[in-house]
Order: sequence, then C-alpha cells, then structure tokens
Amino acid sequence: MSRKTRIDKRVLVVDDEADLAELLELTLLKMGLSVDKAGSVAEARALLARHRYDFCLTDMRMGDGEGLEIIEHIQARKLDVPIAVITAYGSMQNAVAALKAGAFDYLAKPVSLEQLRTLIKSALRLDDDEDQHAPGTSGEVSGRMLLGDSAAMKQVLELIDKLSRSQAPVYVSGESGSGKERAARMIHARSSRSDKPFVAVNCGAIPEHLMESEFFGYRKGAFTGADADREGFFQAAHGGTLFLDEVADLPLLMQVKLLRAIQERKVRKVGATQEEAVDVRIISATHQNLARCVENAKFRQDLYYRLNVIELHMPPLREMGADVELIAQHVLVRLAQQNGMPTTPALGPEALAALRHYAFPGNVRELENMLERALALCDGQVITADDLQISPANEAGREEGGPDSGDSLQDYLDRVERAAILEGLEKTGGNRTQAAKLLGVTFRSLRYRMERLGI
Ligand SMILES: Nc1ncnc2c1ncn2[C@@H]1O[C@H](COP(=O)(O)OP(=O)(O)OP(=O)(O)O)[C@@H](O)[C@H]1O
Repeated sequence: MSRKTRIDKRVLVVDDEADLAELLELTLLKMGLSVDKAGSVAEARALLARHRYDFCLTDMRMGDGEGLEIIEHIQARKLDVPIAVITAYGSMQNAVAALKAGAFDYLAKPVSLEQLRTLIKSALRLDDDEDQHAPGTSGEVSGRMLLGDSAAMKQVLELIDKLSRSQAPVYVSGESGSGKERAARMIHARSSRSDKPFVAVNCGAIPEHLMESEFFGYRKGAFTGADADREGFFQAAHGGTLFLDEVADLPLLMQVKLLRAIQERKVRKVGATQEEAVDVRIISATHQNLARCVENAKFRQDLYYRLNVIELHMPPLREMGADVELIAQHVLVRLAQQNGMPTTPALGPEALAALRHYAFPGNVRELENMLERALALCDGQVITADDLQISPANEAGREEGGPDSGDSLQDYLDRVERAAILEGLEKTGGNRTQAAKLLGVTFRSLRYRMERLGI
C-alpha cells in the first residue's frame, strides 16, 4: 500500500500477544492512523479514560480479563467508540456474544489484514476519498423515521440506535406492514455505511431459476441472453447494506449459496471462475415465524443462526397504544400535502375512537391505505368513522381478536401475553417491578416472559 497522509484518527489496539499487536499496529499506521497499544484490560481502561479514540480493536482473551469487559466498559460510559474483537478461530459463540454486547464487528484468527483494513475503513468512514469522512450526518429525513412514542416503539428505537453502531447481522421480525423495511433503512441510514447503497431485495419475488444470477451477477455468455457482464445484489450493495425481505421464501438451494457468500464474504458470478470479495451488512426480515420454518425444515438452521445474530422485533400497531393517533396525524399531513389540499382534514372523535379499537391486521400500511381512502371520501374538513370504512368483520378490537387468522393457539396466546405486558409497562412508564405488580406476577416471572417474547 502506498504511503498515506496522516488522518486525524486514533485507534486503541488491545492485545497481550506482542507479535500480533505489533502487526496490527503496523497495518494501522500504514493506513495513516495514530495507534496506542494496551497489553491488558486494565491498561486499556486507563487509556480509554485518558484519550478519545475513534476505534478500538481488542483481542477476546487477555491475561487479566476478557474483551467483552472492554465492550461493556465502553458501552456503560457511552464512549461512542466503535469496537471490534478478535476471536479465536471457530469460536463463533464468542463473536456472537461480542456483537450482542455492542461490538461493531469481529475478526477471526488468523487475522486477515485485508479484512482488517476493510473493517477499519468502514468503521472510520475512510474510503477512496478520505476528505469526505464527515462523521455523524446520515442525511436522514424525518419522513424516513419510524414514528411512535409508546414503550414498544421506544424500545425499538433504542435498539436501532445500538444496532446502527454495529456491523452485526440483524433479523427484523414482525407482522406485515409493521415497518420492518423502514427499520432496516433507519439502521443503514444511521450506520457508518450510510453513504453506500442500501439494496432491498424481496426474496419472494424472484423466479427460482434467476436467483443465483440476480444475487451474485453473471458474466457475459454465461447463458443465452447474457450479452454483457452484470452485477448482482451483493456487488450492488458493496460497502453498504443488503436487505433481504421475505427471506423465508428463499428456496433451500439458494439458502446454501447465500450462507456461503455470507460466511466467506465472497461471491462468484454465474459463469465466472474467480470469486470476488464483497463487504455487505445483511439485514433480513420476514413476516413468517422463521424459527418455525427451521423446525419444519423449510429454512436451514445454520443460515438462521447466521442471519439472526440480533433480532429486532417490530410491534404490531395494535400494541402501540396511542401511537396510532400520532402516526395517523403524520400520514394525514403528508397525504394532504401530496394531494394539494389547502388544509389537513381533522380526525373526528368517533373516527379516533374507531382507530383506537381497530386491530389493524395490516398494521401501519393498512392505516395509510385507510387514511388515503378516507381523505377521498371525507368532506375536506373532518374525517368521520364512516369515512374510515372499517369493515365490521375486522372490528373485533385489539382485545377481542381471537386465533382466527391462521395462527396457532400458541401464537395467539403469545400475542395476548405480549399485549398485556406491554400495556403494563406502558402504564408504569417502563418500570418492571411496578408492571409485575400490576399484572399480578412476580418480577422474575415477568422478566422471564419478556425474554421469551423478545420484549
Ligand atoms: N412506525 C412507523 N412510523 C411511520 N411509518 C411507518 C411506521 N411503520 C411502518 N410505517 C410505514 O408503513 C408502511 C409499511 O412499512 P414497511 O414496508 O417498512 O413494512 P414491512 O413490515 O416491511 O412490510 P412487509 O412485511 O409487507 O414487507 C410504509 O409506508 C412505512 O413507511
């Protein structure tokens, strides 16, 4: 690598193996970065207290402690230092634990210097044009944010914040229309990858025979009609985020190929002999129960573990309390503007009550459609309950909605339990001890249930 001008970024390398620490230091110095080394957890803590670092790279196991302790130290003090861990070969569990604790990414031993450079570049936003690494500004506009003020949505937003600082694969679960794609876009927009592409793929919409070439690209002449080289989704998302929507719809054969690409961080175009390195962060989603797809042998377990390092669960709208009004108001203002209406019609009291009681099986998307229709039907001033056209069959409110939508009894019971817990938390401002009292269960039981339901 040619000599680079110095970049005003400081990295802390924590490793008690002097040789490896030196190799890492040299690589980082060659990239133009300033480097400090610590040979133990204690030394790392002392340095973190004294200096401001832009990145920390730590081994997982040191004489006096674990790399995890350093992650926790940084998180607890909200130091805003992206941190990557170096794990022993084959210890995926350690890597997962680190990512869950808030690590930005991990490198497996033996450390590939090329991977290290890619990782550092993406963490520090140093790319081909090093003058442009303005930190922070993601260019996010509020129209792209998830709206909501309920305890459920606050939790989602907090987790998104944390996930934006990491490179871990994220699996977004939730019902149809609950904002899974919007959440994925938010994570990307706030991450160090925000100036690189976000590529969204609906896995259910690609014909099976085209999948490989769509994902990995093809070389000219690979098949009839391939009259020029073409990139696939992976290459298109290079440096950025690949959002795999409806991932449960991938056929098994494609799941194997996807797993390989994710593991190796390399893909091969159809018709090519060489593999090429790709750097993408994977966010996947489906409205199906992915764990159940694994049980039914429709989804590979190994891929499931790869994708589902961290789960972000999007709450259904009916569990978001007063958020329905908040979101409805925003949507109305936007739609009225788009339609060139001089004023935004207000929601009448009965319409508001109807929205509050409706179960919204199609979630926010259904709310948007409902309001669009209501705007066309209303008198231009006030939207009435009639304008919302909520069909009586679906009026079975949030409380009464039974296991009639193809759900199993367990799904239904989970839903009811989840709604009750969230309501309890909402009423007590998120205080678990008080919520447990309100719900008539012990604190321990509430904690267990929250864990089980991913709340
Ligand atoms: N909390 C929210 N605040 C504002 N808009 C939202 C929110 N949640 C969802 N939306 C909007 O609802 C619509 C559906 O959201 P999105 O496409 O992200 O859902 P999804 O869960 O990915 O749906 P599907 O399962 O059908 O793919 C979009 O127009 C999105 O902008």
